[in-house]
Amino acid sequence: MTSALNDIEPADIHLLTGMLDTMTDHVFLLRIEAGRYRLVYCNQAMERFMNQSDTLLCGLFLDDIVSDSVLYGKIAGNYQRAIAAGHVICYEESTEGFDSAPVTIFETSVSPLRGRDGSSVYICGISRDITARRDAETALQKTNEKLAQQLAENHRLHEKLHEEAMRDPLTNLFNRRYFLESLSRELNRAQREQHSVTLMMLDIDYFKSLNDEYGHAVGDQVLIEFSQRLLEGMRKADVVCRWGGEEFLIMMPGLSQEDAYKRMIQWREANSPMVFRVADQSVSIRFSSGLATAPENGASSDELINATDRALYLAKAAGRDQVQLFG
Ligand SMILES: Nc1nc2c(ncn2[C@@H]2O[C@H](COP(=O)(O)OP(=O)(O)OP(=O)(O)O)[C@@H](O)[C@H]2O)c(=O)[nH]1
Repeated sequence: MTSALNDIEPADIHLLTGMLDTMTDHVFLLRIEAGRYRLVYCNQAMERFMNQSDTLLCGLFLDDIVSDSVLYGKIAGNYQRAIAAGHVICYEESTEGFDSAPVTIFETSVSPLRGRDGSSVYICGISRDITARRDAETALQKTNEKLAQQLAENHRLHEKLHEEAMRDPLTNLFNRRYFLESLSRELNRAQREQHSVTLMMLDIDYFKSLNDEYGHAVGDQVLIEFSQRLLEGMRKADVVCRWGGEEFLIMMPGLSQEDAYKRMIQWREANSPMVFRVADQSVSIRFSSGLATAPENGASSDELINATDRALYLAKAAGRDQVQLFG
């Protein structure tokens, strides 16, 4: 490299500057004079960018070219860092504050050099305009953020749909489909772990008359409030479902028939008759229920549900407002 340069006559220095003028990067050389930076060389790309009036930049001090003190402080600070380090340093800089050109982001490397006399210090630099790259990166980041938001929203909608697919829209209790899936799972587990699963079916007595007397909207409200009371009265592990119409089915994993019966009797004492305040009217309901337990009353979902239904039928047939066991 050095020997190649030795082959160039001082009179042919224009070969080097001509070469530097073909570059789109800015190339510059500053000499430190009494703490100020005098521009001793810059290529055409930099001249065009910096010099909006037609005066030549070379020979001017940096503080004459960059009048904004904040921007000047940043530039000079980087030069000081390079001098302190004694080698090339790289950084990004913005021209914000330099009025005569649009705000541009540069990737700059500067290195401290010594002159032939050994005492004068120069700063030699190359700056590459990376504004378009930065803009593209920012646009890409925004697109990615938007995509991430859309993904999160899709996920939320998916969860919502999934949740809705297992709920009864009126009461928000689990629906029949979800109940059957849970029951089948629970019966398998109960068989493996040798514990009981008790089902209870509840049916509001004379609900048709309630609808006839107060209207369907009041009937709906009663179903909603009855569901809420049911939920409040059950354990966390119990699965409460609206089986259909005014019929509810509850799965109580791990509860024997005897324990479930005791719990139901207690719950009935506190909740029957159940009185609601709906549309400024006091509405009172009673309900019948039937209990059946796996494995003794049925090992499969169908058998167990039929047994529970049968127990409920017995409660209705015996005059309603009571709980009956299967068998
Ligand atoms: N308001 C309202 N009524 C419903 C809904 N689903 C079913 N019903 C009504 O519930 C009533 C059920 O009537 P039945 O099966 O004769 O039962 P019941 O009148 O409760 O008589 P028993 O069960 O024998 O005591 C019908 O009138 C249905 O229209 C609902 O979502 N909202």
